[in-house]
Amino acid sequence: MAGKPETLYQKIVDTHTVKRIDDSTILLYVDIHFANEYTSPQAFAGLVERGIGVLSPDSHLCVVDHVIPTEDVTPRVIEDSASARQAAKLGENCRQFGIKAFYGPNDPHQGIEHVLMDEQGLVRPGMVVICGDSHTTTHGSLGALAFGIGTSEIEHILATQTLVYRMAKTMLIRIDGHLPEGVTAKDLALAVLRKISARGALGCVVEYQGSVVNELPVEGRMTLCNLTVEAGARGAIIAPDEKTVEWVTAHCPDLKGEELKAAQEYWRSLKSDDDAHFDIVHTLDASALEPMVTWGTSPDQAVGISESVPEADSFADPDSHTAAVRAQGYQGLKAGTPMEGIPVQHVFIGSCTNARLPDLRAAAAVIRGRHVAPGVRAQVVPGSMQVRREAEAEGLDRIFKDAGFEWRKSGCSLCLAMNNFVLEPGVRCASTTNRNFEGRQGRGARTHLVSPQMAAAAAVTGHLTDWRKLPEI
Ligand SMILES: CC(C)[C@H](C(=O)O)[C@@H](O)C(=O)O
Ligand code: SF4
Repeated sequence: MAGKPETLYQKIVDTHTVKRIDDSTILLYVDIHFANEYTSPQAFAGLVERGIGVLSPDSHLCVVDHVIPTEDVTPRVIEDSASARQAAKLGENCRQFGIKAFYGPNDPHQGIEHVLMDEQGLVRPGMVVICGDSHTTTHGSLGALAFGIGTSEIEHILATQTLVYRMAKTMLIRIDGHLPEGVTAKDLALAVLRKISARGALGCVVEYQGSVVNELPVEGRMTLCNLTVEAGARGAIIAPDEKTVEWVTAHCPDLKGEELKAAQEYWRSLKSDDDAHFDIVHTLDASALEPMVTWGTSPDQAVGISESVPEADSFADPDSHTAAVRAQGYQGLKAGTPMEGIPVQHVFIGSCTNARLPDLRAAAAVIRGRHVAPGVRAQVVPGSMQVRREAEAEGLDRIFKDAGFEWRKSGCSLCLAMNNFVLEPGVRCASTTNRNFEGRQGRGARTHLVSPQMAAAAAVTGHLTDWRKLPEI
């Protein structure tokens, strides 16, 4: 007799359950864990204190990404002493505990953790993938169960390769229709956040299904799963299809012959059963979407570019009303102001949300033959050094530099302004990142989340604008 229908999430949990602890808690086996210099030091310190080692050193990868400056200089030097110590400490910890995969500031593999994990073929469908960073949800795009954890849990994984895991609720978000021309995965993600809110997926692992999800390129699915954590999700997952199988295969040259065939067969088998139960279901038709832009200080405070800053009174929920008033004050925007035409002084193309090769290609296609507007400073920070090299091989760096953009090295950079570059108070930035919180890009700085194409268009016009309406050149 066939078993009870299950979601893909439940199936991955089942194959990774080492032990049941109680009705809702299990010991979960972790296939791969990666760490950055910012959230891992106390975890390693905990191991030292307890005199224990790392159980499976080859199941971890460590990289310096959050605090590293991204100026285009060689060698890269971290001048800030606290940041330099964090970076050096990560290297020391890797050496001490036998972790061979350490990518320091000048390693050719350096990059933002969520970009390089996939590009190096370390994430495969059906895996459990963990990192001490909330945007680990990104990797669910490849059909893995991937989520962020706290420092004490990192210590547990280093020591045991397992995690004490409380089961999540399940949510299905089905996106029907077709994305209109020029509307991207980023716009879709912001539209989902607007619909379900920044708390809308709290405690849930979200599975995306539907025609629009099927049509998205793999990197677009990464963008969508990356932003799903901004709804409070404990994971975002998309069942592997032929695009996924092809993408992962291309990034896993170590898999060959029979082993590859068996892996691919397994990947293709990973999907929710047709009649699987989800605790919550949302549906959205994407056919009428337009490029999106955030107006506030939470990623769900987003509207279409043809819309205006909403009236606070349009939010019935008292918390959302209060948040809107506060956000408009911080952002220096009055309700009723059209989004199109709001001037920007900075443009940032980067982050684990939108700095992969297709993102840079899309931005470059908008910029080609145009120039950054007077009074605007524009930067491109590729998601990894490999993305940077690939972009250079295609001449994208020339397009950006000729247009007046800074072409930088890889890191989180202005996504959270933890290195040596922050925006001044009052500076308004069109940014391809995932968080527009107060002070995220510098105290008093104002962030508008957009797609790479929208960021490129803002750079050349000097204001927020619908990139589809730029005059032909
Ligand atoms: C520094 C880290 C804890 C944080 C996260 O978990 O997401 C960061 O990457 C971010 O994007 O805010
Ligand atoms: S790029 Fe931004 S969102 Fe991604 S890990 Fe770095 S700081 Fe976090």
